[in-house]
Amino acid sequence: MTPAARHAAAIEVIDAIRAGARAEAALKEWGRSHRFAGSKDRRAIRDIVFDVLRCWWSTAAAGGGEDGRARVLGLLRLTDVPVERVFSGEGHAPLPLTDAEQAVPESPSTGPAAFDLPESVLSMLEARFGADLPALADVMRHRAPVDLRVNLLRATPESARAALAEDGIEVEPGPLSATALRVTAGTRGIERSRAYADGLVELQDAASQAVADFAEAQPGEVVLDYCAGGGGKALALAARTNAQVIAHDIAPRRMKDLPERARRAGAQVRLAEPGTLGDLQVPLVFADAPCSGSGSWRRDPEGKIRFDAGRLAELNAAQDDVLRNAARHVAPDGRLVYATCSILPDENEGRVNAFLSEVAGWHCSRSLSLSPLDGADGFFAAWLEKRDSA
Ligand SMILES: C[S@@+](CC[C@H](N)C(=O)[O-])C[C@H]1O[C@@H](n2cnc3c(N)ncnc32)[C@H](O)[C@@H]1O
Repeated sequence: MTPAARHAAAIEVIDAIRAGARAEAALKEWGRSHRFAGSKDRRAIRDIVFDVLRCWWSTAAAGGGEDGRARVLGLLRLTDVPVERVFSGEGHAPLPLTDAEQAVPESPSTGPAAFDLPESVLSMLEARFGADLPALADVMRHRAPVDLRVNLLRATPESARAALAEDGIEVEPGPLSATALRVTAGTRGIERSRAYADGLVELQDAASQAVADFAEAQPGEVVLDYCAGGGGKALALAARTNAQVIAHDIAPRRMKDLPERARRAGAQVRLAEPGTLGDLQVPLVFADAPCSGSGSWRRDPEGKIRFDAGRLAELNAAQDDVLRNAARHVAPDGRLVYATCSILPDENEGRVNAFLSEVAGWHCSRSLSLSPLDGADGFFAAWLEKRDSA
C-alpha cells in the first residue's frame, strides 16, 4: 500500500471508532476485510489511528471537522507533512481537498483542543499542574516509551541487559526504579526473546515499578494484592524481596494468566477467589484500584476520548468501595497501599481524604505522585496506616 492509501484506511478506521467501535476491534475488522494488506501496512495504519486518538481534539480543530478525513488532515498539518502528498485522489489515496478544506483553521488556545484532554478533567488538571499543564499535555500527545522490569529473582540489570542484547534488544537504565530498563531498539522482538521467555524481564512501565517499590514489601512478607488484575504489580511485589503474594480480584478471570507468569518468573503468587478472603489479615494490603487510567492515556488514548464526568463519579464510588473493603484485611500495625494509574486528584488524594474522614483510626504517612512529566506513566500511591491508639 502507498502511504496515501494507508491514510485512507486510517480514515475509515477512525470513522468506525467515532461510530462506537473499540479501536483494536475496528483495526482488526479493517484487516479482515482487506486481506491484501501486509503486516507493515497494518502497523502503519495503526500508528496513524493512534496518533489521531492521542491528538483527538487538536486534529479535529486543525482539520476543520470531526470525521476521520478531517482528523487525518489535521494530523498532517500538525506534523508538517505536505497534505497534497496524501490527499491526491490517485489510486487509493483520499480525494483532493475541497476549497473549504484548503482553509487552515486557527489553533485554539483554550479548551480540549489546546491540550488534547477531555473537558471534564481540564479544570482539575489546571489546578493540579498549573503552569506545567501545557508541557504535560504535550508529553501526553506522544507515544509512551517501552520499559522492562528486571526480575530480581532471575537476573540482575546487567545480566538481563546482556541476555536482551543477544536477541538484538537494546536497553538503557530506565527512570524511577532500579529495576527499570528502557528499550531503545528491538521493541518488537521482546516477547520472542530468550530473556522474556526465561522470566528475566517483564514488560512493565517504570512508574508502575516505582509504585511497587513504594510499598516496601519485606522479605518473605505476606502481601494481599487486593485488585490484582493481570498481575503486573503482584509479580513486581513478589520479585522485589521474594514476598508471598495472595492475588485477589473481583473479576478472577483477569488473573487467568497469572499462575503461568508467576511460574516463569519464579515468584510466590497464589490466587484467592472473591469471597474466600474471610477474616484474613496481612501486614501489607496493596490496592491498585480501578481508575480512569489517565496516567497511561498515551498507551490507551481511547480511554481519554471516551472519558466524562459520569465515568469519574462511577470510578470514585468503586475506589471508595475498594479502600473500605481492602482496609479490613490489614493486620494491626500493618499498612494499606492505595494506588491508581491516574493523575486526577479526585481519584487520588480525594479518595484518600474521603477514606480518612469516613473510617476512624487511620492516617496517611506518605504518598507518591508521578506524572508523565517524570519520564514514565502517571501514578499515585498512598501509604495508609492504622493510627496508633495509644
Ligand atoms: C488497575 S486494575 C489492576 C491492575 C493490576 N494490579 C496490574 O498491575 O496489572 C484494577 C483491578 O481492580 C479490580 N476491581 C475492581 N473493583 C474491585 C473490587 N471491589 N474488589 C477487588 N477488585 C476490584 C478490577 O477487576 C481490575 O482488575
